[in-house]
This record gives sequence, structure tokens and C-alpha cells, in this order.
Amino acid sequence: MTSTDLRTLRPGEWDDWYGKLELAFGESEPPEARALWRELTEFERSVAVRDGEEIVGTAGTLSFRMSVPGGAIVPTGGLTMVSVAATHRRRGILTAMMRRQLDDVRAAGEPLAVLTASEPAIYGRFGYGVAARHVRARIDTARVRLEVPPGTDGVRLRNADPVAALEECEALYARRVPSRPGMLERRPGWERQGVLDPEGWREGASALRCVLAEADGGLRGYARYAVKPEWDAAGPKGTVVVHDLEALDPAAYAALWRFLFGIDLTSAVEAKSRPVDDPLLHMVSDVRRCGLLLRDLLHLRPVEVGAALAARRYAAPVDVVLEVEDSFCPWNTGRWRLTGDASGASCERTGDAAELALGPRELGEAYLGGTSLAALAGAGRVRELRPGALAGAATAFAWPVAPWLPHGF
Ligand SMILES: CC(=O)SCCNC(=O)CCNC(=O)[C@H](O)C(C)(C)COP(=O)(O)OP(=O)(O)OC[C@H]1O[C@@H](n2cnc3c(N)ncnc32)[C@H](O)[C@@H]1OP(=O)(O)O
Repeated sequence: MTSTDLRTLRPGEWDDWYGKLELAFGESEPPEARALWRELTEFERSVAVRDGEEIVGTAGTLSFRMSVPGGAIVPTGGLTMVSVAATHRRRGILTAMMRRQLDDVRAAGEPLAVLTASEPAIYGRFGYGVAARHVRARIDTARVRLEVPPGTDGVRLRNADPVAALEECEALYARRVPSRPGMLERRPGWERQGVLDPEGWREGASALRCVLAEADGGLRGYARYAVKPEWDAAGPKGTVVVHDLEALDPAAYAALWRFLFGIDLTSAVEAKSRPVDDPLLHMVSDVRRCGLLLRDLLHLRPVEVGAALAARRYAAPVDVVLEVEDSFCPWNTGRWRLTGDASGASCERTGDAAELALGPRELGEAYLGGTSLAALAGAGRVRELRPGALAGAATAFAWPVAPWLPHGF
């Protein structure tokens, strides 16, 4: 990077700075979204790159705490609001911001960094791997039937105003976090993302609605959704657009989906993001008519390999020496002995012979249990140096619940 200047963002610069981000994305956000993002910006962890007076680069880090396999909640830096002016592309400005960001995450004592990417090809070079994927679904509810578990009929559904119900929904969300790797403990304010509903974002759908699932007098689940009406010569064919759905048990979960499938005058349910192992996929009568599309979701980078690998639990006992080559964060380079099981783990430097060779991108991809080390080895991205080491490590890194996160950032 030449003749530009990278500095910490000052509060007075925010409007100009955020305006540059909007320009890079080619869209202006509604005032309520802007106001929320201003509130969520952590100024001391955000940078502005200037060329003279003009801001030409933006990036921010958010102080998250993320659920990892085993249920620990680990401090994690979330990269966000990255842009470089079209006039200043491909001069290394992003690279300079990434250097600053990863050094900052390390200094903050966060062993992990995460992001959701505008384009998946950008961040691999900086050691980020795709740790969680998600599916989009467009389900033909005129044809697809749901098989619901016993107890579903005992769940009571109640309409609620999404904003009025936000606090109790958020308390339920918080209870869900440790059970699924990748979910973020939301800091106060973040929950409002879930009910932001500017007219310009609705694409012809209704205002956001909320339905609560209750049993034994307590909240067991919620769904936030909108209805997009449509008619043709044959009659109604509206779409139910599902924004969020969380439940504490299978009956509440099934009751919410059954309600959404059955809304009058609709023949499709669209969900923008569901986990790849969503139980819904095992309740439907015809998965071919669910219009599933697989996409990358959460990109993860181990910033401190030792602390990151010690923070999670392992599905089977593991004792393996990893040879890590990390050119962007060279403090991770070297051999690490990982020992662990379902009750705890340690990961320390060692001089012992290496058994598996891999980079931070592969560790990031396997970290939450969403990608098998064996699949990465099949792609030539992990090398087995001792026969048997790969199968053992791949089994240990796997996890029964697929990683997912219900929102971007
Ligand atoms: C977490 C988030 O916020 S995701 C949002 C990312 N932002 C956007 O998509 C907004 C639109 N795009 C942009 O603002 C810019 O093009 C950026 C930020 C993606 C890249 O900024 P630049 O300053 O041009 O990147 P920089 O010059 O440092 O390039 C670093 C490397 O990444 C590569 N690269 C940059 N952008 C892309 C891309 N979109 N796809 C693939 N490779 C890319 C460059 O070719 C370069 O490769 P090299 O090291 O082999 O030469």
C-alpha cells in the first residue's frame, strides 16, 4: 500500500466512512439500518484508510463470543464492513487492513476470527476457511407434507408483535447458543437486527410478523416471518418468507413449521438460511420439492492455533501432531500436539514428528466440525504424514450438530 494512511476510526468520521462502504456495495441502507449499525460499530476496533482527505478503505471488528463444539463460548473477532474504493482497488489496501485486523484480534486475546463474506473467494489467502455452510430452501407446500412428532398438537401458537416480543424471543435465542457451534452470543443491541423491517427490504412482502409457540405456560419457540401475496389465473399462490425460527424442543419446532406451511392463500415457504442438518429436512415428505441451495456462511480463521484448538471439545479421543504453515500469521507456524476428547483438550508446541500437515484455512474449515479433514485431504489440502493419523483426527474433529449462525454481520 502506498501513499495512503490507515488509522483508527473516529466517531465524527462515521457518516462519511459508512457512506464509502455503501458506495462499494452499490446500495444505500435505510435510516433505521444505518442507525443500528452506527450503534454497533466499535470505533476503537475499526479503521479508515485515507488517500489525502478521502476515505478509500473501511473495515471493522466486532467483539463476539462464539459457541464451539462442546458448548464453550469463545471470544472471537468478527470482521465486518470491509470495502475499498473502486478507484483504489488491487493496490493492497485490503491486505493492509487484514494485517491490522488480525494483529488487533490477537492483541485482544481472541483465538478466533470470523466473517461472512460478500464473495467467498476473497478471504482464503488470509487464512480464513469456510467453517459453516447453510441451505436456502423454497418449499412447495402444496405438495410437500410434514411428519410431526407426538406432542405437536399440545403446543399453543400465539400471534405477537415482533418488537413487543423481542425480549422473550432473545432470551430463548440465548438458551439455544451453546447447543450449536457457530452461534454468537448476542451483545445488547444485536437482537434488534432480527426485527429491522424497513419497507425497502420487503420485496413485496408484508410487514414482519411473529408467532410464539408455548407449552406448559412457557415460551418454547418463535418464528418471525412475512407473507408475500401473489395471484394468477388459477388463484392464490403466495409465499411465506421465514426470517428466523428457533425452538427448544421437537414439538414446538414442528408446530411452528406446520403453522407456516399452512398459512392460507400461500403455496410456498422460503427460508433464506437454515442449518445443513436442519431437522426440517427430516420431516418433509419430498426433499426434491424443497428447492435446496447450499452456500458458504461463516468463514473462520484460527488466530492463535494453540488456544483455538484447546478451546473446543472432540467427538473421540485424539492425540496428534499437526504441522502448521501459516505465512500471514507466522506465530502459528510450527508443530503442535493436540490431545483431547469430549471432556477437554490441550494444544501445545512440540518437537515431535509431524503426523498431519495443514494450514490455517484447513484448520478454520474443520474447526466447528462442519467439514471433514478427510474431505480436505481428498482435495490435497491436508497431508497425512503418519498412516492412520487422518482417520483418527477426522473422527475427533467431527461434531454431531452442524455449525450455523442465523444472521450475517
Ligand atoms: C467481511 C466483509 O465485510 S465482506 C465485504 C467485502 N467487500 C466487498 O465485497 C465490497 C466490494 N469490494 C471491495 O471493496 C474490494 O474489491 C475488496 C475489499 C474485496 C478488495 O480490496 P483490494 O484493496 O482491492 O484488495 P487487495 O489489493 O489488498 O487484494 C489482495 C488480494 O486479494 C485479491 N482479491 C481482491 N478482491 C478479490 C475478489 N473479489 N475476489 C477474488 N480475489 C480478490 C487480489 O487480487 C489480491 O490478490 P494477490 O495478493 O494474489 O495479488
